[in-house]
Amino acid sequence: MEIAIGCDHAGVEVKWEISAMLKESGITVYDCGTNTLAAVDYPDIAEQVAAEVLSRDILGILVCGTGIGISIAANKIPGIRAAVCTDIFTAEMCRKHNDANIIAVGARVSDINNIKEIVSTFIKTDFEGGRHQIRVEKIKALENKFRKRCC
Ligand SMILES: O=C[C@H](O)[C@H](O)[C@H](O)COP(=O)(O)O
Repeated sequence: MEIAIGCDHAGVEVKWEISAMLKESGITVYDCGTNTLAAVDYPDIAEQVAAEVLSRDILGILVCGTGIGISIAANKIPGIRAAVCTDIFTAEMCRKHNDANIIAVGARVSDINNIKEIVSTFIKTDFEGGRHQIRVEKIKALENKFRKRCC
């Protein structure tokens, strides 16, 4: 399995912990930064992780203070379905029902053990398809509809 991961300065220590957990499980991790505590702008990191997710057709993990800004930025990119998760149930459902390809977590919201469980649930859960596929196709149709309108 391969995973792309990235964070802003608020999420860097949490990202290191997640990365270590993934690597211990034998997962290949593409680290899109940041790797210092110096302030960076989360849209720049969201773009890099989204590019890896789309080009490699893999899942991604984003960490910022709340998970909110970085997920908003990622969701501007066609093909990305980023879900902010603060609990295990939503981490499971965003894969099963929404085919989310990025999970965003908040380093200033959840403790590290909770975040590890949330991320583990996300990466081990598959999309169910069926009636949910129809809805995901409608999300993709919205992307296409508004892309044409604004460009
Ligand atoms: O949604 C945004 C994220 O939580 C950022 O990590 C946060 O806004 C960064 O804040 P600051 O620049 O005060 O560390």
